[in-house]
Formats: sequence, structure tokens, C-alpha cells
Amino acid sequence: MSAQILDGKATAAAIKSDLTVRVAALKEQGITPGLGTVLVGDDAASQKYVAGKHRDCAQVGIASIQRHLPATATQEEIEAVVRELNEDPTCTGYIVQLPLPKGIDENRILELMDPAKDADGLHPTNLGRLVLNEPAPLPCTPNGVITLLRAHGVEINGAEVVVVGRGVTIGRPMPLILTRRSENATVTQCHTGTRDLSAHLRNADIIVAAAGVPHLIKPEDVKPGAAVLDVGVSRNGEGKILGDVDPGVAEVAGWISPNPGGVGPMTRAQLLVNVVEAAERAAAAL
Ligand SMILES: Nc1nc(=O)c2c([nH]1)NC[C@@H]1CN(c3ccc(C(=O)N[C@@H](CCC(=O)O)C(=O)O)cc3)C=[N+]21
Repeated sequence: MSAQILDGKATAAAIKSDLTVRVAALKEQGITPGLGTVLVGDDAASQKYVAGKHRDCAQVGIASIQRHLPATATQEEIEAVVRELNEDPTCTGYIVQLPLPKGIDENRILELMDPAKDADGLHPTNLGRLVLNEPAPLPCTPNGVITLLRAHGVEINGAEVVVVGRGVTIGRPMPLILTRRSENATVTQCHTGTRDLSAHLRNADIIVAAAGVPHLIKPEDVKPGAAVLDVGVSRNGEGKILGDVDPGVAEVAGWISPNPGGVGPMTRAQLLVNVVEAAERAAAAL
């Protein structure tokens, strides 16, 4: 048996074509959505991701605003750029690419962002709205996971889901989204302190692997037919992506997200969704 593919590339393309129509409608109302990115330093992977985001913007008609600071940038210099984007009317949403260089207080930077322009859904106000079940931009990667499952008809309602990882961008918000009434999943969150990870994994209908440990999830950990989402991005010496999921899992799982080509493109598509939705809210308020 070989798992069916959760095709992030194709699903992201469909989302982008829908957004292209919505962006055109906004432009007719005199609103051009603009995505800002703040990149600090010269990490090759981060530069590649940010370049991808701007390529996506060009495809759907969203304007791009790029701010690139050297690795030596100070806390004050980064905060000045955040304040500038908060004020810039052409920037309707933006992200600060994480991680920031050592010594920079990331949380202080995130808190300084205008929550109405938070395209990542990582501002404490927006994470708080998620906890309170209020409308808010959702964190892009967990939201991408949900959209990818739905697009392929994988049942989330009532599913036993194991989330592996407790990072801020995926691990922590993912269970908040999965346990909303609209998703209705039962979630177990595992992390480095979990005593018997395999025991939890074997029970899962859906596994969201976001630990950042290459090939952590082995075929013998997976219930036959389960859906396995490979969110981890590690790299070997040659820069090749190593996911959290062992390639052998494809022989056991019912569904698997390739990596690359799975959750990565979905993350980028959800970022565009957040930008367009924020612009639509602004248009409705006119
Ligand atoms: N504030 C912030 N927001 C983020 O959303 C954010 C971040 N910081 N820091 C880093 C992570 C990582 N991330 C990815 C996005 C797209 C791909 C992606 O499109 N990957 C392609 C392959 C790209 C390649 O080949 O390197 C794929 O999976 O097919 C991957 C990783 C967003 N992140």
C-alpha cells in the first residue's frame, strides 16, 4: 500500500487563483493589498522563503514591500522598521521573518506590530483572539494544515490528532485550531518531555509532525491509513530538506504530505489569505 499525496503545491495554486479574483475586486474599490516582509540577516533558507512570498504576491496582484536589515541590526533598528510599516498605508499586512538573530527580543518585536496588520497571526492579541474564539488572522502553518486536510477530504471531525512539537509557529497554535467546534478534533500534544511518543502516535488518525527532528516518525509508529503531515524542515550538509517523517511511512499511511511540496506552499498561501482578508475588512469599513 502506498499513501495518497496531500498535494500542497496544487492546493496552494487553487487558493492563489481564488485570491487573484478577490485582489482584482479590491483594486476596483481603490484598495491594493500590500505585503511587507522584514528580514534580518543573511540566512540562506530565510532569504529563499521570503523571496518565495514575494513571488506569490506578484502572482496574485499583491504589492510587495521588502525590508532587509543586516545581521548586525540592533533591537532599536528593527523596531524602527516595524513602526514604519505600522504607519505605512501601502502596507496592509506584514511579517517579521523568524528566527531573528541571537540577542534580539523577538516577543518585543512581535508585540510592537499593529495587530490589524499581523499577516502571520502571531501577535499576542491575535493569538489571544484565537483562544477566545474571536475572528482573527490565523497562524499560517497550522491553518495551512487544516486547509490541506479539508481539500483532500480527510475527516477532522472526531479524529484523534497527535501534534508533535510545541513551537510558537505551529505546535502551540495547532491544537487551538483543531479543538474549535468547527474542527472538533481530539488532540494530544507531544514534545521532548513525552515519555512514550510511539504509544501516542500509534493511536493517531492524524499526525502533525512539527518537531524539527529529521525522520522522527517511523513506519512502526503509524496506524495503517492515518494521515501524516510533515511540517519539519531540517537540512542536511548539502542543504537538502529533511522532514520529520521517515520515507518508509508512505507504505503505512493513508495520506502523507510530501516535503517539499506539502505544508510549505500551504503556509505561503495562507499568508496571502491573511493579507487579502485584512484588506477586505478594511474595504468593508470604508
Ligand atoms: N514570521 C515567520 N513566518 C513564517 O511563516 C515563517 C517564519 N517566520 N520563519 C521560517 C518559517 C518557515 N516557513 C516556510 C515557508 C514556506 C516554505 C516552502 O514553501 N517550502 C517549499 C520548498 C522550499 C525549498 O525548497 O527550500 C516546499 O515545502 O515545497 C517552507 C518554510 C515559514 N516560516
